[in-house]
Amino acid sequence: MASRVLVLISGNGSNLQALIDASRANPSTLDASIIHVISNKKAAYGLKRAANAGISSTYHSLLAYKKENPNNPQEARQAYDADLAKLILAQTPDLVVCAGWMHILSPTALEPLKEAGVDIINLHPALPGQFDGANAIERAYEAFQRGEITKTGIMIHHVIAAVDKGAPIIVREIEMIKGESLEDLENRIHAIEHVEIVNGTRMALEERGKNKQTSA
Ligand SMILES: Nc1nc2c(c(=O)[nH]1)N[C@@H](CN(C=O)c1ccc(C(=O)N[C@@H](CCC(=O)O)C(=O)O)cc1)CN2
Ligand SMILES: NCC(=O)N[C@@H]1O[C@H](COP(=O)([O-])[O-])[C@@H](O)[C@H]1O
Repeated sequence: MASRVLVLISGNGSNLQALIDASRANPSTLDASIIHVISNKKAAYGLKRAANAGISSTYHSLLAYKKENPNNPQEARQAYDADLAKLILAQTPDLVVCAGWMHILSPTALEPLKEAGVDIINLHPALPGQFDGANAIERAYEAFQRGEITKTGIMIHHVIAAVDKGAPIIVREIEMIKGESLEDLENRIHAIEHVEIVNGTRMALEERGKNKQTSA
């Protein structure tokens, strides 16, 4: 039976689309079913991509939690993350893929998934330890303009509490080109991401299968 993959998004969803297309290609290039999509942004175009593909989705709003806890943003995030874990586990996924998911997951979200044996991976548009966090492509571009770097890259990595510090699954280096616009660099990076998000998801599912065999 195909593995069950749940995808977390916050925006355009082009990497979600790559996963959907790979899982539905004939013959499929990803032996998985994209079972559900969760976005933390209501306007995320990825929600429309899910709807167009007939995939169920949830908009999980941090704003609602902040309104309920106006004087304690930390408590709001904890409650949000606790409910996020419940939303994810209710879909009984084998794997969670962060594909442009722009919310730092606290242990309140990560621990229930770990206890349930659900792996979580993330796509990040930088090399390990190079530009952790948000806006990595822009930061790499600016560093290149300052002569500080000559290459950037992308990675697919396991998600742990420390942001972008989880063990890499795939790392692809991308040479930077003098005179290239930020937009052209972004387009080159996204084209590589759309291939590697599928490969990284496949590898994470294979890893999970091996781990389940050895622990059986
Ligand atoms: N615990 C972890 N959570 C997440 C990881 C991770 O490795 N460990 N990866 C990120 C994805 N990501 C980079 O790859 C990333 C996304 C967002 C941020 C960030 O600063 N988010 C802010 C809000 C920013 C916004 O809303 O625009 C925040 O959460 O306060 C850093 C890194 C996914 N989560
Ligand atoms: N720190 C995480 C991060 O920056 N993720 C990046 O968000 C974009 C999502 O694009 P998409 O919504 O079109 O898939 C991708 O470039 C991904 O690497």
